[in-house]
Amino acid sequence: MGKKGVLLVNLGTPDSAATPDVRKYLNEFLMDGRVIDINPVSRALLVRGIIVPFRAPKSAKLYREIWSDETGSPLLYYSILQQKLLQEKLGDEYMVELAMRYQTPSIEAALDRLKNALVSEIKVIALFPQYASASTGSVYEKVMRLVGQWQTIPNISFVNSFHDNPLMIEAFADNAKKHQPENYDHILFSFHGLPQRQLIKCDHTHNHCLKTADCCQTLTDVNKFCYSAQSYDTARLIAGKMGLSPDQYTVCFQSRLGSDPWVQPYTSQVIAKLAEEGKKKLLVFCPAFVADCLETVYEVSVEYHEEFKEKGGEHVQLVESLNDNPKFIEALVGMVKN
Ligand SMILES: C=CC1=C(C)c2cc3[nH]c(cc4nc(cc5[nH]c(cc1n2)c(C)c5CCC(=O)O)C(CCC(=O)O)=C4C)c(C)c3C=C
Ligand SMILES: [Fe+2]
Ligand SMILES: [Fe+2]
Repeated sequence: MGKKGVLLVNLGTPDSAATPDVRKYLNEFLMDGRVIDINPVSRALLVRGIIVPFRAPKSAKLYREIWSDETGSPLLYYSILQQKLLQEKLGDEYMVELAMRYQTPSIEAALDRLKNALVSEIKVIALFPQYASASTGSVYEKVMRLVGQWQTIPNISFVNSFHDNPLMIEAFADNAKKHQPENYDHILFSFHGLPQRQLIKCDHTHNHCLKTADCCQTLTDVNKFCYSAQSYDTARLIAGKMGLSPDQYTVCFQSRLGSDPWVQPYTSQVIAKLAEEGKKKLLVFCPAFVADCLETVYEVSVEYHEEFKEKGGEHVQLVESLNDNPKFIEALVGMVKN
């Protein structure tokens, strides 16, 4: 029997923080029909004609703020570390590859390495705890498209989501401990945002998501794939692990793009309201990410921190992402072996 293959896939990051590389990355990312889910002609006009030309130089400036001379993009650096640690834990029986949905290392090259090693099966784990068509869905569509062209299609399986994985929940709660959460006025669980339209499209009953003010805050059998409901569930579980009561924390959604409505409440609005209420210190989890990236290191630690201070607050503290947390690596081991 050959080795068993594991493919970890995260979102992707530019090859460098130079504007042409950021432009290339944004073009590939935003031309994905699951990300900007409108008709292809309008998408091309919007993305190539408006969003990318304006956004690329601005985003490149932000990427330069988080880019390290030694290790480059945090997202890629921590993803490689996770791959190495998982390989060490799983041992020789497994071959663990890492890919990014956009840019490099590519899914195609990683799958080819697994194919050439004659692995007996492949387990694919998209590194997004909560399911969204724009993230997990896009990764699995790409993998299926590529493997679908092989002459011999191996046993292959996917992890749809792991929003409630007990070891992951513990890992997030552990990461908060060193910040002494009891010293903060309020805790935020700030998830990556999603257009409301995409939540509704994932509702196969056509009769649930966003029908009432709070229908996407509770996870049930009917909405078990709802990104918002899974996000609230993750937050509730971490809060439970930390012994927080519901009035001590708020779930919110960051990183909006464009003018369509996204899942609410928006993190900036929540931060402004908390400052108005006189809150001074906020501790912020970003449990949609398993590795630090632009959206945590810059958007939360710099942008939201500044916004909060402008409104009268004092400090926004990010709870660092799971990165090389051993409990998270154990969580991955469990997903591979189950
Ligand atoms: C948590 C999973 C993610 C979902 C769901 C998601 C949806 C989504 N994102 C955009 C637009 C952008 N996202 C950007 C960065 C970014 N997004 C994720 C994850 C999810 N995105 C990560 C991990 C990152 C960081 C990448 C890094 O290099 O560190 C960006 C690029 C940065 C910027 O210009 O602001 C954009 C653009 C949309 C439109 C969307 C759903 C429709
Ligand atoms: Fe994103
Ligand atoms: Fe929902």
